[in-house]
Amino acid sequence: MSSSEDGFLDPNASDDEVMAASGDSDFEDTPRLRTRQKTNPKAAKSSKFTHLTHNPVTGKRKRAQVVASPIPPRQEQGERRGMFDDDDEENNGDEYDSDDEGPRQITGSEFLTKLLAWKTRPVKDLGGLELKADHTARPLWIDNHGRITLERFSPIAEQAQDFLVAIAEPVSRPTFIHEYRVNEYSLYAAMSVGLETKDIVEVLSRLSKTPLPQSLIRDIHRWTAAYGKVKLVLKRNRYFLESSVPEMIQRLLADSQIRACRITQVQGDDTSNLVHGVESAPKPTASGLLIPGTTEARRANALATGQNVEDAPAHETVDDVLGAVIGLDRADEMDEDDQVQSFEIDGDRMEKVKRQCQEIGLPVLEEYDFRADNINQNLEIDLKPMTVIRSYQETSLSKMFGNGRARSGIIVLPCGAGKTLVGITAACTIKKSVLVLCTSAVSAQQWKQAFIQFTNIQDKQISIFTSQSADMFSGADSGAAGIVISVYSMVAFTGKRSHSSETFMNFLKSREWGLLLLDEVHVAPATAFRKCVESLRTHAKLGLTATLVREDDRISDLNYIIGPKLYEANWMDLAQKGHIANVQCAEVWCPMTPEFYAEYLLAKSRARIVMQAMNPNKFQACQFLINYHERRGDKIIVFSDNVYSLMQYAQKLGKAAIHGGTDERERMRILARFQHDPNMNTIFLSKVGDTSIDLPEATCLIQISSHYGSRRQEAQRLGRILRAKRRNDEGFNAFFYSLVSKDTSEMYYSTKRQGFLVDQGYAFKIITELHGIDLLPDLVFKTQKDQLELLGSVLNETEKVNIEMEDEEDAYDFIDNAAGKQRFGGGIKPANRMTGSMQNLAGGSMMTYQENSINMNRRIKRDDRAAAKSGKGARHEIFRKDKRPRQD
Ligand SMILES: Nc1ncnc2c1ncn2[C@@H]1O[C@H](COP(=O)(O)OP(=O)(O)OP(=O)(O)O)[C@@H](O)[C@H]1O
Repeated sequence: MSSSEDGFLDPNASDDEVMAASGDSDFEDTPRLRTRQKTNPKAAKSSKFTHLTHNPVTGKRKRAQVVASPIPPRQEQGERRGMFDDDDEENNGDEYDSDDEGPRQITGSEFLTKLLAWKTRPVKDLGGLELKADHTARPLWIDNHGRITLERFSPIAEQAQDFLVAIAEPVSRPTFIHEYRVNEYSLYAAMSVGLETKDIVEVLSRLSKTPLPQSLIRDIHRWTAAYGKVKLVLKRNRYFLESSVPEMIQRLLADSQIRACRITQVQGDDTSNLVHGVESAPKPTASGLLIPGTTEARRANALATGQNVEDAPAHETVDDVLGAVIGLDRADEMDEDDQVQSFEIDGDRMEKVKRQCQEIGLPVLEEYDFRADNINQNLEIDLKPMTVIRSYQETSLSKMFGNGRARSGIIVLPCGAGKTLVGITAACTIKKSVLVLCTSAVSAQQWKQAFIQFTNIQDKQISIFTSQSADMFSGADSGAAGIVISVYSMVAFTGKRSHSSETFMNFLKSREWGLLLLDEVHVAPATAFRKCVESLRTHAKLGLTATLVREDDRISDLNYIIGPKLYEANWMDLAQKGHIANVQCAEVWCPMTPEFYAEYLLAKSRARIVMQAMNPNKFQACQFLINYHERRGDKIIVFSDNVYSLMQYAQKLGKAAIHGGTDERERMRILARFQHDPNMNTIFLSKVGDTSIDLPEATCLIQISSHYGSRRQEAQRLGRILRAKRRNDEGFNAFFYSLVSKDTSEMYYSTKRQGFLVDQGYAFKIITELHGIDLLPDLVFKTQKDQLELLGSVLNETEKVNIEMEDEEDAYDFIDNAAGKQRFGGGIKPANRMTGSMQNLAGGSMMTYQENSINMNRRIKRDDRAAAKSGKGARHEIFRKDKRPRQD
């Protein structure tokens, strides 16, 4: 690794040198960064490759070469049981997670439940299963609970992976070993793309090193038996459950909860037919649908218009393995000429019905035969001739439209991989009215711009429905098709609306939507938003996300709210192909100064967050990294969830910052300068920048404060640099640093946050020392005096945080007191809390100092509020406690 003369990292160093670290070399030897490596422990490494004797998938024989499995089978080592016993997946620690709240104590009964679950957890058991003679040629280990381990170094790993993605949930995909899990939901998804039970069992058997456990075969049969037998169909704004198997209808009606949601026949209405109303199943149109933007579609178009047909080979949409064994068109044959029976259900209780169907083992299939829909008007929308979708975008869409109809479900692509274009292409394929729901008004605008950029749609055919805008698209009144883009909170809102908003909402509810696009679909199960889907009449639903994770247990609800996961791309594969940037990730450990640490130990949890972020050593590390990466020509985003720290850092280091309170014009100005001005290479962002900020110039990201253990936030932040413009430059890497105050709760949360990315194959290096940092000219907070002054102002800030907290606690005090009165027949005064003397603790002779009883603090704050309310004006600034003169 090269170094510059002034002793710190050479700004001309190559990416590999920067993270010399990253070399898989011994980090202790690197002169600049002292690191350790933190990767997925499940990753195994091999320098040898297994060569096939024959292809277990196709059965074709290949020339046999060396047969040497990098992981010696345990059987050969005399260990046949408990091969994977060392990891305990059942307890993934999520009880400490929360999306929006901090850590939570688990109760005694929860603990006992967890303990019981742990004790009775299924053990990966390959015991009793003989290894096949040619096991080294087969890439999978499969246990009796459907857990599958793929040897990624196998020559047929690619094909096996494509098959596994179709039938199982990826659990973890580091470089050499991938882990998947087959369960009922993953099999519903497999069935929905046309796979059949016997194909699944057969291919798994071929790929497995051991015979498939009988219990797993039974489970696969059980889970797949009823799939597709019950359909949910929208007809003239009303929902029907239908099936061509009479027993299924009987089973549905036998369930009291489903029966309660049934709408019985309305007089004179022949469409709300019940069980006895028998009608012909709509004949599925022959597949042969061309998805716009694909090579095939462009060839067909060229032929039709007499242009030169390009020589470019068609994208491989369906893997050979799948194509060979499943024949996707089989789904078309399903139900043909069958007689279906149906009954109507209450659309407002659709979620309940779908959940119940799932629970009784009859998951509903939602498919939209849009080409046969003559009721809803068509939308004239097509991709512009210049728009070409990428191979993985095409593959994901082929899972949705594989049988010529639109299946509802979820597509998971990494951040920056182009989910918007996938949604837009789906809209161009269905060509009916589209409703897009996203998470913010900024996102809504971006969706509109993307529609206009990629398609021939006119501005007037798109409406944005947010708190600021509720203009109808042209022709909406006369039933014309169009596009509406809105935000979840707008549609979910249940309070009193303005007149225009009420009218718009009624319009949304009154018509059928061909396609509902749900951006960031992982938010849909949130209590506030789940009614959104139910309140709208939609034929097909497509959820898009990069991070199909929630820190609560509701992610699986998406199976019935939206549909199964149709496709999930592999982040590392897309990075290798240059669709997203390669990222080097590092966690930088910053020891706290003794004074900060002493105060930290005494502080309350919220105050601790500020102290962790403001640790002077972290400040210096941030300055060092900014300096270093600016000299390399990188553009840097620094993230801080804590706005106080964000502003302190930005001011001290002389950089621009954007947070929730920054006004729109200022925001746009800063972002534009960051993009185009070579003198503005670093910006500070609060969590407003976590999503929906498209800055392809950014190549380096530094995180100084984050939201507890949110795996999603970590991935979304990483997503800001995955779209780096320079990603295809040779050897280019983007950089992601997470600065962590050592020996604080940040260490724990940091590890949790990385979980998702580690499962995607990212390796986090741990940097314990930034060499040369002391030589940085103008290093901030270098002297103890500066550090103590910083501590003083931080304590002032944390004092405010404490007061806010105590106001909250007042409410609890009140409850406690009331309960105390009841219990003890009299008021029990809660104990007074006193702020400690920080001067003594921190040797803070240079600091602002005050010592107030907490009651005094409360009183000051209440007085302020009362004065402000009464209009008499708050006390003069000079008397505000944090502005009081120093008492040296
Ligand atoms: N097929 C394509 N051709 C050209 N550009 C594309 C294509 N697909 C995506 N892009 C571009 O890639 C960038 C990222 O796309 P997009 O914003 O849709 O990503 P995303 O997956 O929604 O990311 P995030 O989850 O972070 O919001 C955009 O600038 C988009 O125009």
